[in-house]
Amino acid sequence: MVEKKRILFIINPISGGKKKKGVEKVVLEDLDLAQYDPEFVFTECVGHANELAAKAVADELDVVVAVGGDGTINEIASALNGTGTALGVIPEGSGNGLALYLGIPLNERAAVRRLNRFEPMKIDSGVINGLPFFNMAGIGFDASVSDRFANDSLRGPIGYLKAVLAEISTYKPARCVLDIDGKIVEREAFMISVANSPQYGNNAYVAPQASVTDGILDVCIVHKFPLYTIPMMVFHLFNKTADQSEYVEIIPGRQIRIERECAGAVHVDGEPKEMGAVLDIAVNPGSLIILC
Ligand SMILES: Nc1ncnc2c1ncn2[C@@H]1O[C@H](COP(=O)(O)OP(=O)(O)OP(=O)(O)O)[C@@H](O)[C@H]1O
Repeated sequence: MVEKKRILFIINPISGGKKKKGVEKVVLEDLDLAQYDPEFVFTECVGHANELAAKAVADELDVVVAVGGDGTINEIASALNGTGTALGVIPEGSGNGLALYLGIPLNERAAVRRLNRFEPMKIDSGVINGLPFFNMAGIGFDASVSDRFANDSLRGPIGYLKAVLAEISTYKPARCVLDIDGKIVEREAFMISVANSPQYGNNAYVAPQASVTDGILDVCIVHKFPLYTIPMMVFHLFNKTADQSEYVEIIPGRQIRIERECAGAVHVDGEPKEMGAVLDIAVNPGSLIILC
């Protein structure tokens, strides 16, 4: 008899502002129980998903499923990165950037059924000052938005919109020196996103040509732009044409250093962190196994 695969569902009860009480029932109804032996656990605080996933790796589980958004994926994938345990995703976040890009269904049942195919692939990850990221990391406007969003009780896309609108009128661009694989550029940037996947979430494509399987990160520098161009910037973002905007510059790289004027906010897969003035970023090709 073939041994069943051990699969752990780690459920973030607050992500995406949605209740998750019914997840276990849906999984038990739609998961192929001839193939998988499922276990379930709810996270209790920030960082708990990472601890649970590290234990699952030590116990040699086959799959750990993130039931949450990009922040939950980050905590779990950080523990799975470079191991033989695969990541699964049931997208239950506010932005769901990585899941949308990989074509993982937003519908809970469809996402569970997708796991039944068991089609593992390897994707790249990035690392910024020692912290892994799988979707995107960045500084400037988007890091300030992440910080505001994390401290607001309103989640989901409306929560993001509220944070963007609150930040946009007061945010000031900052000077940075970038070293991208030895090429030095100095810029006054509204924001700099280092993209593994092309989109933030909610189908907002900041780096339309980025790929999680090319062994490259796309450094997307958004220059200062006049406020009247916001509708056009938003159009580019959702039309996958940000690279055609005169205010956007995208430089691919593997080893990146960003020196800013002072320490401050950084977002790592949408989660706000404080880091020093110098940011060292690199890509780890094919480091994470994911089912999608
Ligand atoms: N039980 C919990 N209570 C409070 N926060 C939690 C709990 N479990 C996890 N978290 C934190 O919730 C935060 C948000 O999770 P996540 O990023 O998955 O959702 P989101 O922000 O709504 O979605 P997205 O990242 O796709 O926009 C993460 O920082 C995570 O550490």
